[in-house]
Amino acid sequence: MNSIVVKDLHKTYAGALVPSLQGLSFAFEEGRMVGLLGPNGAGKTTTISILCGLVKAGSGHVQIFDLPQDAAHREAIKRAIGVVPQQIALFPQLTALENLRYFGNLYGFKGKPLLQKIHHYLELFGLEKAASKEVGRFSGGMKRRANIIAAILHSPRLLVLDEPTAGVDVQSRSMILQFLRDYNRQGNSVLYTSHLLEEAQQLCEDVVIIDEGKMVVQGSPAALIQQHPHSRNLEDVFLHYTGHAVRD
Ligand SMILES: Nc1ncnc2c1ncn2[C@@H]1O[C@H](COP(=O)(O)OP(=O)(O)OP(=O)(O)O)[C@@H](O)[C@H]1O
Repeated sequence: MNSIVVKDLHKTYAGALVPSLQGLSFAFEEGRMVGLLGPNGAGKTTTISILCGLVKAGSGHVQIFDLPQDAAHREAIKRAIGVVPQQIALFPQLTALENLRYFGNLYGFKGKPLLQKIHHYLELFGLEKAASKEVGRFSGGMKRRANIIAAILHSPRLLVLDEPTAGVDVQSRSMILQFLRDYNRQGNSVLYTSHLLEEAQQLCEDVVIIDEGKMVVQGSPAALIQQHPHSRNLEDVFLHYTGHAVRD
């Protein structure tokens, strides 16, 4: 079975006094919908960035499906992953269509097939009418939805999203979650971070809770709740493992 593996990752950013990751390990099988959860500063974004090749680990390794981590497979790994960063990664002065054409071109798609794909997703995400509008004039929810389209035009087998539903309106959130469910049902793997534990409990087959750069616990929300008789939900489980102290 193909897996996504994060093994003994260590990372200390240049100039930082404390490590961001301290031997973080977890793994999940292809086709799973997984939530990467943790308090502020736990290392979620750092982990995702290393997994996607955007940040270099100090030590440890990641494995994406059966693809060897070498220069010969760099392109294949890049094509296997779609990344939706926390910050909107679109050009505000370009229209949605221009932005998406640009991102499609980066993956070698062009012409009519690319346009068809873009229009399919614009419609799916309720953005068809805004195709010719500058992204800088989009609402927050519209930007989030367009940001996701930019990451899926090349049909990645693994979709990684950093807080895709943070601060979005209810309708956008519902649309994004429905898309993630459908994309996962098509056999794709989804790894997403969130601070919204109720959402993660409903969406994810598996959650990985990390804290201070280490894995704390992994399992299905239902199993984790059952293991802790005093926990009514995933939030209780989360607080059990990460404590009640506020993180800044
Ligand atoms: N570029 C950087 N340079 C120095 N330190 C960094 C950098 N990026 C992150 N850190 C530090 O690494 C630790 C982990 O940060 P990271 O963003 O990975 O956590 P997170 O779990 O995603 O947090 P949040 O939930 O707040 O987004 C934090 O202490 C953060 O301050």
